[in-house]
Amino acid sequence: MVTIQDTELKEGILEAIGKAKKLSMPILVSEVQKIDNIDPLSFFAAGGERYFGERFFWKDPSDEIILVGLGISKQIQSDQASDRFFHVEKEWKRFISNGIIINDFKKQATGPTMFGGFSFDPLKKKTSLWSKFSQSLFHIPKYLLTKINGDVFLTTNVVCTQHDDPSIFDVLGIERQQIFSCVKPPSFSINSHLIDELEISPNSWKETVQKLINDLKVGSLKKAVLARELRLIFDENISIELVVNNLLKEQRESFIFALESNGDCFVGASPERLVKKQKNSLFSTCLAGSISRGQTVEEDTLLGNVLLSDEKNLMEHQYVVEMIKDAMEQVSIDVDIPDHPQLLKTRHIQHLYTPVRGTSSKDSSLLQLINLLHPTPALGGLPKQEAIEKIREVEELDRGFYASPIGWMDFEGNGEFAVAIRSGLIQGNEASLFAGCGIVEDSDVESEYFETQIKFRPMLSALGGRTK
Ligand SMILES: C=C(O[C@H]1C=CC=C(C(=O)O)[C@@H]1O)C(=O)O
Ligand SMILES: [Mg+2]
Repeated sequence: MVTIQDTELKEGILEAIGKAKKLSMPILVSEVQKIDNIDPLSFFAAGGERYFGERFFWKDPSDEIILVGLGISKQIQSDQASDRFFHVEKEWKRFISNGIIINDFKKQATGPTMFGGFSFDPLKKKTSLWSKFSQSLFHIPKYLLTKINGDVFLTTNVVCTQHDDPSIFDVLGIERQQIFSCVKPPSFSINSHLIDELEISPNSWKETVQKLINDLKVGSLKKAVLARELRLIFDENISIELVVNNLLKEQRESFIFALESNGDCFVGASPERLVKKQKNSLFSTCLAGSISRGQTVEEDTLLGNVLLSDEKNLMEHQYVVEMIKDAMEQVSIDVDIPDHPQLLKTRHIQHLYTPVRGTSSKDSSLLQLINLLHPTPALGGLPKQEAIEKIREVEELDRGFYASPIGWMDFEGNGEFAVAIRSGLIQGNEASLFAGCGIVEDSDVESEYFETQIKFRPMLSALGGRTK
């Protein structure tokens, strides 16, 4: 399955140690092998004991790229608020700059690749809920499994210092063998049961929504997203593998992600892409405006048609289109945005959806694009800065990584970030689920409250809670 006697890696390590001595700095060696087909979630589960707290999982809706990371060869993390995207980019570039990359395959998301994300608002007062996550957090894994268009690759990343000796090659060999010997056919049994479900201050959330609606009618702010939390308590620790497995089965149209940090895990199934960059091609998504799914095909179509012609939802959506169009035009020579939204349906909800394409004009990096886009009015509001400040002031929830960019970027600058909605933070036997909705002046408090209830369902269902 994995060749342990790969001479190239051994030579790479020797070269890196020499280089580390010469430059007096740590040097990355990244080696890529094509391996036999293997179930990515089984690989994730195989690292459950040894690498718990140091794993990640990612799948895009088209099943083009699945990533699993085990172990950490380097972490990029910071609580710095100003220029945080630029700061991560600088650290990343420095880390890979002198690296030795052994990669014959030239496939995206193989070789040095980082996975992680950012908090929604680094200036919001952080609570203990998110104490295990820095404001910016990226993992460069020790072992990265990449399934791309059906082919599977294993990247091994090792950071060599001037004090290392070549025996680290043998250690890597043993570790890899151990991981692969733990890979078992996927079977994830339920080991914990829901014992309590707590809505966190629903009434004060409703009051805040009503006050915001009143403000929107008189001020310059046109839209702001307000979110809330639902806390679930289980009798035993929640199995991350089981939750990811359920999301994979139930949320096929979504990005599935899980990011572990110091024992906690942020996990979700988001239908919303923030941005994807493949060489010069750029893709983004406007997703805002929601309605429930019907019980029958007829009812479902009817609800979809209601959504497509509902003034309030169209307005909520249009603000997102305007902002993303504007941001994309700053970096793209041709921005292609359809005039009218279409529907995007997931298991529990349907949305107004407008895909966006462009071609990067300057050499804008993915993180520069994220800086321009985050938060779009689907998560923040319009005008952007005023909305962020409003949310910071009135929202009770500490969003942490909820509603923020989460995704990957490889050493050639390709990558994809989703907006981390339909998500939850798992902490042992507790899960905090998050859901918000776009408030505009025509919003109705009870309808918005109901909308958040629907938006909790993907995670509720994956955790085995009641969704009705
Ligand atoms: C903020 C969320 O959804 C956003 C994305 C799609 C539709 C939305 C809406 O209709 O309000 C929200 O803008 C969430 O799921 O927590
Ligand atoms: Mg809405």
